Amino acid sequence: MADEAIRVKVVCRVRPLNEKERASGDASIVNFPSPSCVALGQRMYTYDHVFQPVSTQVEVYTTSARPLVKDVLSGYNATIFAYGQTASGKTHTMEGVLESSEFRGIIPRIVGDIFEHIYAMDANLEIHIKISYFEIYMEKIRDLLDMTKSNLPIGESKTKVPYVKGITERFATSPEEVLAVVEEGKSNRKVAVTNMNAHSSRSHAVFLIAIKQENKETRQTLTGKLYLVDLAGSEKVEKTNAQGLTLEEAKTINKSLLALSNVIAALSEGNKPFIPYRDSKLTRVLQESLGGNARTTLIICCSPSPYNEAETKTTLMFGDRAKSIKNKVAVNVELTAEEWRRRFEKERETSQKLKFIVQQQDAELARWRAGESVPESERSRLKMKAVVAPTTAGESPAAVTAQGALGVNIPAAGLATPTATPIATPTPVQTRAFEEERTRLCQQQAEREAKEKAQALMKEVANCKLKLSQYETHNETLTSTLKRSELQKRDLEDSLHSLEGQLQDMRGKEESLTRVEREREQRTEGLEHVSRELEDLLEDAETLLPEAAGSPSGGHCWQGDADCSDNRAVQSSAFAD
Ligand SMILES: Nc1ncnc2c1ncn2[C@@H]1O[C@H](COP(=O)(O)OP(=O)(O)OP(=O)(O)O)[C@@H](O)[C@H]1O
Repeated sequence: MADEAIRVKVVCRVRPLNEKERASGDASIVNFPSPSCVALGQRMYTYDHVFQPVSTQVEVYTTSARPLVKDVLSGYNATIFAYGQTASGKTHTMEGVLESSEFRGIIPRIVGDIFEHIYAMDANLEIHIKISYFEIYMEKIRDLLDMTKSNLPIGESKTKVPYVKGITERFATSPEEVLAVVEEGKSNRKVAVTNMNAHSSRSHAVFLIAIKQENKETRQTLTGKLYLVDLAGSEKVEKTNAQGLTLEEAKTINKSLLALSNVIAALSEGNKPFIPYRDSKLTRVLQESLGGNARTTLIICCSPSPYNEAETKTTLMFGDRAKSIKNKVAVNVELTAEEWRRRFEKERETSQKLKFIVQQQDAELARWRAGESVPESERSRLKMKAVVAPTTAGESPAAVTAQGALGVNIPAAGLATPTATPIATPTPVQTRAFEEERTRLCQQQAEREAKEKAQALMKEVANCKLKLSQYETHNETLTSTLKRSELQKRDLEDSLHSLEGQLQDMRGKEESLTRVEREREQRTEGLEHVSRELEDLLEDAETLLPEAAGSPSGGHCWQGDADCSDNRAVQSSAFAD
C-alpha cells in the first residue's frame, strides 16, 4: 500500500485562569481572532484549531481525537501528544476526571468510541485489544502495569519499528477493563514516588492501545496502534523549584523534551537527512509518531496567566514548528499467502507497463530536447496515472489500461518492444490528457534544469561558506596578532614612560650640577680676587718695610706694643677689603 503524506495536526488549548491567578490580575491571552488563531503580545499564532478557556472536554475530544478512532480501526497508527508547561492542563485534557461524564478527557472518551465501533463491526472480524502503560523518567522506561520492570530496553521490529521490549500487554474486552488498567497504572505511578506532583510533571506518561483485527475468512489482519502521551512539563526545571535535584538529574529530565524539540525542528525543516530520534528514549519510542507511519495530533496546552507568559510563548512556538511535519502513513495490513501472490502478479504487470511508458516518453522527450518537433502521430499516447491508479474496484490497473481506456491495446508479450505497439487515433479527451502529460514532461525538464541550477548554486554557496570560514580563521589569527601587538605596545609605552621619568630625574640632577659648578666658579673667582688683593697688600707691605726699618722697633712689631697692634689692625682691615 502506498504511503500517504499527512501533516501533523496541531491544536492549541488555553485553560481558564485559576482562582489564585484571577485574584492577581487579568489573563495575558484574551484575543482569539478566529477559531484557529490565538494572539499573545504582538504575535498571532495559527493552528488547526484553537480552544478557548470556555471550551469543554467534549469539544476538545470531538475536534482533536475522535477522527482518529476510524483511522486506528482502519489499520493506521495514531498518536496524540499533550505538550505544555506544568499545570497548563495536559492531564486534564488527556485523562480529565475519569468517572465524570462531563469532565472525562480524551483517553476515556476515545476508548469508549473504539469499543462502540468495534461492537458494530463485521462478525467475521476477530479483534484483539492490548493495553500497555509506561512512563519515561530520567531516561528510564518504567512499566506502570508491573512495578518490577523499572528500566525496560527499546527493541526494533523486523520492519525497523522501535518498541519497548518486555512491556506488559493487558488484553481488554470492554471500555471498563481499559479504564481499570488506566487506574491501575495511575496508582502505581503514585506509589512509586513520594512527591507525586513534581514527578508527574517531570515524567512522560505513555498509554498504548494496540488493536488487531483478523478476518476469519481471508485471514487478513489489520493492526492499528494508538499512543496517548501526556508529556512532562515543558518549563525549565529550575522554575519548578526542583528540590534535591543534582545538575545531572535536571539535565536528564529535560533531555527527552530537548530531544523532542530537536526532532521536531529537524523534521519541520523537511530536508534533513538525519533526524536525531536516538537522542532520547521518548523520541525513540515515538519515532513512528514523528515523521513516520502515524497520524499525529499535538495538543499544545497553554496557561493564560501573565506569570507564565514566557513559557506559553515557547509552547506556542513549539506548536508552530510542529505544524509543518509531514508523516507518511500506511495501513498496517498483513496479507494471506494467496493475497500476496495476487498482489505480486498485479505489481509485476503494472511495472512492465510503466517501463514501456517510460521508454516511449523518454524517446519522445529526447527528441523534444534535441529541438525536434515530434509530429502528433508519433507522440506518446500513454498516461502513467491510468496505469497506476485503479478505476473500478476489483479491476487491476493494468487490466484497465490493457482494455483500451486510452485506445491502446498492449499485448502482454509485446510490452518490452514499444515499436510493435499499434497506436489508435486519440479522442479529444485523450488528446487533452496527452497534452497535459507532455506539459508535465516539459515541466519535469524545466524542473530538472532548475534543480541543476540549484545544485550549482548550492555548490557555490558551499564554496562561499568555505571561503568565509577561511577568512574567519584568518581574521581570528589577525585579531590575536593584533591583541599581541597591543600588549607589546602597552609594554613599550610603559618602558617609555619610565625612561622619561628617569630622563627627567637626570635633567634635574644635571641642573643642580650646573648650579654647583657655577657656584664653584664664583667661589674660585672670589678666591682669586682675594688672593690678588693679598698679593697687592704683600707687595705694599714689602714696599713699606724698608721705610719702617728706620723706626725705634727696628721695623719689627712686638707683642704689647701699642703701635704694633694698631699696625696689625690696619693690615687686617686691608685684608678684609
Ligand atoms: N481546561 C481546563 N478547565 C478547567 N480546569 C483545568 C483546565 N485545564 C487544567 N485545569 C486544572 O488545572 C490544574 C492543572 O492541570 P493539569 O494537572 O492537567 O496540568 P498538567 O499540565 O498536566 O500539569 P503536570 O505537568 O504537572 O502534570 C488541574 O487542577 C486541572 O483540573
